[in-house]
Amino acid sequence: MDRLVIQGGVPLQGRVAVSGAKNAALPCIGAALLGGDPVTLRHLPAVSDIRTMLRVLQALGCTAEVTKDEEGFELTAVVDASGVAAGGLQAPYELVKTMRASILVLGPLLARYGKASVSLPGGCAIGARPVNLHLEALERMGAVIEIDKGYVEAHVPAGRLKGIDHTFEKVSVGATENILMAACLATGTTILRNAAMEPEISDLAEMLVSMGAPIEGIGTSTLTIRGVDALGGCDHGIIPDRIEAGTFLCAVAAAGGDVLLERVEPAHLRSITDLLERCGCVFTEREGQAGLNLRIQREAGQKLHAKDVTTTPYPGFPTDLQAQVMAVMTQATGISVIRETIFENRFQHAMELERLGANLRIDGGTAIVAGPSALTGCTVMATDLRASATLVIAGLVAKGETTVDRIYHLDRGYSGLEQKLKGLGARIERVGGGKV
Ligand SMILES: CC(=O)N[C@H]1[C@@H](OP(=O)(O)OP(=O)(O)OC[C@H]2O[C@@H](n3ccc(=O)[nH]c3=O)[C@H](O)[C@@H]2O)O[C@H](CO)[C@@H](O)[C@@H]1O
Ligand SMILES: C=C(OP(=O)(O)O)C(=O)O
Repeated sequence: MDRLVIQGGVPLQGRVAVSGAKNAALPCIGAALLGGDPVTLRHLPAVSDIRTMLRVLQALGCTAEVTKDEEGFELTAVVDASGVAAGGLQAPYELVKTMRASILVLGPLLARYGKASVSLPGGCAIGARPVNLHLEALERMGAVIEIDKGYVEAHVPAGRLKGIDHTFEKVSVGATENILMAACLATGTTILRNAAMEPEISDLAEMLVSMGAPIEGIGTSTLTIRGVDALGGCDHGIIPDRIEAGTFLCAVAAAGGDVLLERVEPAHLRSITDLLERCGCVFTEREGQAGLNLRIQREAGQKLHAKDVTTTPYPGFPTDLQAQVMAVMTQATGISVIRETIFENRFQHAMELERLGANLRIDGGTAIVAGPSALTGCTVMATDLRASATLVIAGLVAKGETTVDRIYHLDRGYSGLEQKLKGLGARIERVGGGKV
């Protein structure tokens, strides 16, 4: 099993290109199932979740031609769904169990083929993660759904889903994406209220528009989709990964340095840049060759101020950056209260941070961090994707050697993190039996 070995205490300097967003790429790959013609997706991050999602589509009968970019951090995939009906319409447990986003094929399959069999993803380290909101909305659209032997077995007796006026009882990224995709090929108009507003949903919606779906309200909490009989193909570039970018920002905030992030969307990063600015970091936005660039500066040794953080749906502070920000707060002066409101079990990195020397206490959904703490390297265990990133950040800060074990979690969602950090001067090596 691979692990990362880090010699801490080196500030980060230089420039680093941000890859395409995993969490936008996953639903966009699912949306390729809706296309009557092949779909070209660019800026897919070269991470294991993307390969798994492409395998799910292949298991369903799609072809996917994948090429790597020069540096190997991003992929382009041409996905052709024309062979799907013959493929059995089943997303098997062996693939789904490794990645919850596989549930995102359910809406497209039901909308296009009127039938689907998708393994239930099950619980995971950060929480129970039910899919009731996805299923309830699909049932209202006319699907008959039962759970049998761990699979969601669904069919549409009328042959085609029907448009609905639907209010999600809770804001859900995945449910919004699944129903948005399903609505594109439903009869009539669908109105989705209390929809999630994450930039990844807008990216998916833009892709669907370019395939021929009339969608209004993109970027707002009310999406109106006029169902059409068929969609075509498209050529779509995935937005930059705001969580990868935010992770680099936290790494610089914690370890100190001066780094230019290339190809970012600063508007998507507002909640994290506002927070880090209040902590004492300095930001500058610039036009770059491949899009906007963002510079972050924090002199090593410069005092950071502790601030409170509460995770909420976009445009609030993302749960996917909560762990990384906790590593920053271990270096800030004062008390930081971090409230996690999205997932019930997303503090597993806290115990590992304590092993490195952080001073913190967990009370239900609240973490209280007292800083600054002098961290000292040791062996720590990654428990989930963002927890892994946090331990890497803490390792960059800690005195001596830190080994982060079980980094297959990290490989789900970060493309070349150690190469990118090395490019910024970090002393970090991957050791073990090769990438997952
Ligand atoms: C692949 C992807 O994009 N993953 C992201 C997506 O996950 P995901 O789409 O799974 O997260 P949701 O937005 O659906 O979950 C939000 C909350 O709603 C609950 N819920 C969700 C669905 C449902 O049917 N019933 C229900 O109760 C969840 O348990 C959670 O408490 O959004 C999360 C919240 O921003 C991020 O942390 C994940 O990185
Ligand atoms: C929790 C995450 O992903 P997933 O929803 O795929 O588990 C994440 O990207 O931080």
